[in-house]
Order: sequence, then C-alpha cells, then structure tokens
Amino acid sequence: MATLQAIKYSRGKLLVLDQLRLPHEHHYDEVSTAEDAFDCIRSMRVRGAPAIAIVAALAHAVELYNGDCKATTPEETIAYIESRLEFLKESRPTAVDLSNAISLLTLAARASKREGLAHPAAKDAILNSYIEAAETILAKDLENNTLIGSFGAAWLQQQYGATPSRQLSVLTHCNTGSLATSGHGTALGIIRTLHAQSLLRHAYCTETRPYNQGSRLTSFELVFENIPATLIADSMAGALFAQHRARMNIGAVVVGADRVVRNGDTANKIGTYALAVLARHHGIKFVVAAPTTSIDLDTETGAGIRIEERRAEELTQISGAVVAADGTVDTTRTAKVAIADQRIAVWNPAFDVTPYDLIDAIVTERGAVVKGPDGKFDFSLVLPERWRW
Ligand SMILES: CSC[C@@H](O)[C@@H](O)C(=O)COP(=O)(O)O
Repeated sequence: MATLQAIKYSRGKLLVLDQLRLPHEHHYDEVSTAEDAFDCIRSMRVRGAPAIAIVAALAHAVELYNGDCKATTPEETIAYIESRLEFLKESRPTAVDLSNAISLLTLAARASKREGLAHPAAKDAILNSYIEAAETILAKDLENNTLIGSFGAAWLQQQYGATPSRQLSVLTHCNTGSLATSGHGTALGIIRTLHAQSLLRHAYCTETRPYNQGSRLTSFELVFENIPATLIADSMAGALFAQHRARMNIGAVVVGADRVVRNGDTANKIGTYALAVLARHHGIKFVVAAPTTSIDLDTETGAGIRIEERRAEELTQISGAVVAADGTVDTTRTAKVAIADQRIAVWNPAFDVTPYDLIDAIVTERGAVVKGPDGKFDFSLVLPERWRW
C-alpha cells in the first residue's frame, strides 16, 4: 500500500521504507542494529538530512533495548554508546543533523550517569535515557516541520500579498517531504501548508539528477497529496522562469538544507546553487527551509563543509520499473540500464554550497531568519550565541 511514512517505530522495532524502490514498490526493511542503519543510510534506502539522523538514533535505541550492550559499569555503557554513534556518524558526512543528534544523545546518556547507583540499575538509567532522547528526536522533528511549514507559508504570503484569488507558484528541488523527515517535510512542508491555505497555485519539482529524488520521490508525494504540480528536468528551470514566471506567478524557489553554517552558506542537493543564481537573475525569492538541527554554528563558511562524492554509476546507469511495449508500467519488474559509455570519467558531488548572499530567508521551526541591514544572517534570533547540542 502506498504510504508517505518513511520511518515506522515502536520501542524495540524500527522499520524503514526502502526509498530506492519508490515509487513503484513499497517495502519496509527492519533496521535492528547500527550496522543495518549504516548500510541503509550509505546505500540511500533512507535519505534526507533529518531522516538520516532519526534512523541512526533509533537503530541504536533498538539495539540497546534488545540487550546488545554488555557493559557492566556506567563508564563502559557510555563508552559503548559513543563508539556506536561514532561509527554511524561516518555513514554520510555532509548533513549535520546526524552529528547534532549524536551530540544530543551523548549528552543525554552522560547526564543520566548517577553516582552511587549499583549495576544493573546504573546501566539501565543510561540506556533508558538514551532511548527516550532518541524517541524525542523523532517526535520533535514532526513538530518542527509543521512549524517550518507555517512560518515559511506566512513569510511568502507576506512577501507577495498572496491570497486565494492571487495564488503563488513555487519550485522545489530534491526531496524534502515526508520521506526525508518523520513527516510533513521542510521545504515540501511549506508547499503543503501553502496548498492547505489555498495560497498555492502550482508546485514545480525538478527531476534532481543524478539520483532523481525529485522525479522518484517528490513527484510521488505531490501526486499522493493531490497538490497541483509539474515535473521538470533540472536544465529546464531557466526556461520555466523566463517563460512562465509572470503567467504562473512564480514567487519562490524553496529548498531544504543539509548544513547551514554560521554565515548562512547552505549545503544542499547538487543543483541548488544553480537554482539560486537563476532565481536571483529572475527576481524570484530563494528560501531555505531548515530545522535548527540542520544548523552548524561551528563552521564559519561554506568552504568548511565536507561534500560527499558518490559512485560514477549513479550518473552512468539508471534503474526503474520496466515499461511494456503498450506503455504500461510493470511495477513487479525493475531493470538497471546503462545510459553513458561506462569508461567515461565522472565527477559526482552529492551536494553544492549556495552562498548566503543568494538566499533571502532561512526558515526554521522558530521563525524565518532574514539578513540584517549589514547583509548578514543572524541566527541568535533562533539560536542563542552559545547554543550547543
Ligand atoms: C529535508 S531534507 C533536506 C536535504 O537533506 C535534501 O534537500 C537533500 O539534499 C537530500 O539529499 P539526499 O542525498 O537525498 O540525502
């Protein structure tokens, strides 16, 4: 049955929707260990900055709940938790949500260490504290996304004076919806909220080569929710703005974030930077939707962001459901096909960095952050200066 729920969790059990099989097949994998989670994240069966962090945090909660930790002292218990989280941190490097979640979980585990408590009560207190903190990350993410949707829709409504009789169209890139989060989504959450408030005229989504998160996942979410939408290839955005901006009242490009650094430079899916340049040229607002869990105040500028580079085959091969001669899609049969000479050299960075000056607003669950009179973003409005996880 088609569903938009990427993560299903109950204490001791975690199921993750295999996004590589979407939109044709809906199959959940059981993720019971840190190794399972590492593999699921690295292979992109689950992806999207918040979803990666949630799956890593919960997978370790499941293994702890199921008695995986053999430690007999509080120190050993904490060391064990930290080593499993350090292992998970290496699964994908660019999105900061996972590192932020790990800092929070480590803090929760350490804070529950009680002097004078004997084994096994001391160990249980630490494990329970970890499990509760991981479950809170899941619950908070959904809450945050709903707030981002409201703040983002309100900001755009204000910019354009949008009303149900003068609706706004927007373009989005990659997948930032329910499938990339615990639900509702970030940038796609803003689109959902605009639609729910009858302020959305039309959503455009890019294909998002090479991994096609836009055509495989965002299209699926938009169709599933009956949101008026059109899919374009990444290379068509300029033509769309030039030819249809005025007629369709295209007001914004709305994207998610994998890491927003101190000056506002934002790493997001490859192709985001090109869209920001195009948006600026056409006088279209460029909006980043990012929960505060995607903010990294320890990195000053985008130059300090580690960009993941992925396999050549993601560009030179493609897989999908088989289309029969009569045009029907056979969802039971998938095939991988080569779409380039397999000997060609390939450069495949998964993300790029959009400089802060091309960004008009960064919408968090605590409100929209815009540049001050000095042209700089100030995150102290949503995060205190000394904020740390
Ligand atoms: C709410 S998801 C925000 C970003 O993580 C998203 O835009 C993106 O770049 C995802 O990349 P992916 O490689 O699919 O994990």
